[in-house]
Amino acid sequence: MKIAMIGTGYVGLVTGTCLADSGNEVTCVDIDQAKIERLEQGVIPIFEPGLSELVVRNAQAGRLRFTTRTASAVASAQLIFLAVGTPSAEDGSADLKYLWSAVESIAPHLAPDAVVVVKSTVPVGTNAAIFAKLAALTGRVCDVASNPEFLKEGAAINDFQYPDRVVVGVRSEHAETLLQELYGPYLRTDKPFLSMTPESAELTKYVANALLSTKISFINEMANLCERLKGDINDVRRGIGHDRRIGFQFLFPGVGYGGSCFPKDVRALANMARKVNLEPRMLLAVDEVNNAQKSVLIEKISTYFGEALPGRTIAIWGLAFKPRTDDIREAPALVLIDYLLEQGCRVIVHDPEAIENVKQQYGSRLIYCTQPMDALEGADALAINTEWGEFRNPNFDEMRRRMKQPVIFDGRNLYEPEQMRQHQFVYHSIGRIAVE
Ligand SMILES: NC(=O)c1ccc[n+]([C@@H]2O[C@H](COP(=O)([O-])OP(=O)(O)OC[C@H]3O[C@@H](n4cnc5c(N)ncnc54)[C@H](O)[C@@H]3O)[C@@H](O)[C@H]2O)c1
Ligand SMILES: O=c1ccn([C@@H]2O[C@H](COP(=O)(O)OP(=O)(O)O[C@H]3O[C@H](CO)[C@@H](O)[C@H](O)[C@H]3O)[C@@H](O)[C@H]2O)c(=O)[nH]1
Repeated sequence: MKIAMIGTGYVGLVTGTCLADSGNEVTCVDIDQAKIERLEQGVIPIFEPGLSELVVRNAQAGRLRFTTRTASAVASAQLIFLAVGTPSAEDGSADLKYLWSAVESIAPHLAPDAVVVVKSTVPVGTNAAIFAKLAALTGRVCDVASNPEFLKEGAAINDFQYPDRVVVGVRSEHAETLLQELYGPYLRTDKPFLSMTPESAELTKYVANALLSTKISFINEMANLCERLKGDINDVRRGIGHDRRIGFQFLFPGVGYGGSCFPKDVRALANMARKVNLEPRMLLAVDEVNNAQKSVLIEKISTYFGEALPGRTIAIWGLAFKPRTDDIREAPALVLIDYLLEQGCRVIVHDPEAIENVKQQYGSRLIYCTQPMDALEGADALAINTEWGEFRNPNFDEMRRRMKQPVIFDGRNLYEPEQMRQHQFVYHSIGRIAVE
């Protein structure tokens, strides 16, 4: 099939590349000229495991192209995906300015039987509004379908190629047939293709993210409770997870959820509820618990150092909002960095992939290290924000040698308290008794 992907970010690039890899002819469009030029040279603008090889292979095979020219890409396409960003506006609602500008740019070039597929996460009613807008702009009926995306950064290719389900919101048989054909190669086992109204599809995306966020805020609150009642959240987590009604997924406590999806989607769903006079009590609590959890290491560090915090050297391992990505959107590490800088600390940071993005935001206010051990040189404490694999089994003797004081604040529970006692570290983690 001939496909135009409007928006070549995390979702557009992964989706476009994977669809090219299953034999389609895909043109990825973006308004960011520099991004397109780099992609044309085989330089991938984001870190996503496995993506680079897949882009190069499909580009070389001639199935994957990159352009800033919307007209030619859209005119020859049967399916036009909209994968532009839908960030949070001031009031928490989804800001649709990129989406509307994309809709306007494709309208004059749509082929008569083309289907516009909304991949971006959009509030309920947006598909219907796009349908109306395209009718007004073109003077005819244009097919519009919702097809929310459920991939996770850091595991995006696998998630796209082996989805748990594909959800589409359609009003025509033509759109349903095309999308079923497109996703056929990914649904060869027992995974369902779920067809519903656009409104239900739009809601499905928000409800999925809201429930996953709820699990995280719930376990974080329970972790804080464990800490005060002298329990261990890891034992409790295992104790509940073996109950198959509960399970283990998305119940890891930490420094709160970040990224470009959970925070904004919980807020956007709450905003949708308020617009129809429903007080979103659960959603507001989930967001509030998460905002507080992002300060959990701040509380521990400020309690430990007290008035002696200003002027201390604090090392940070992990800046990305999760491992296996360079994405720092709404990353909990940034909240900690802002606090430490405000307190007059010297902050040394390390992340395997996100340093460049952090540098763009903080410049010379931080010290950047490409090696985790180098970041510990002379540090009064280490704070861990992201559970990168390489942090799991470090050389504790070398860590102690490099640090001024052997103190760790672990926001991802990477180590066992007993192990840290043996290595003679002061060790504070989430929802477990501290080693002092
Ligand atoms: N990031 C994820 O893991 C993820 C997963 C599922 C769904 N989503 C949703 O997918 C959408 C895209 O998210 P993202 O993280 O890929 O965003 P992103 O910011 O990484 O990428 C968006 C891209 O769209 C481009 N763009 C903006 N306006 C354009 C226009 N008029 N024409 C062409 N290109 C344009 C931007 O330059 C940018 O490159 C959002 O609605 C998001 O909620 C994201
Ligand atoms: O047990 C857990 C699981 C995750 N997180 C945090 O939650 C955030 C989000 O993680 P994850 O869901 O793995 O990454 P995303 O790429 O944000 O993916 C989410 O958001 C996407 C965008 O909507 C959806 O497509 C995915 O299905 C959904 O998982 C990160 O900060 C994680 O550290 C925890 O704190 N504890």
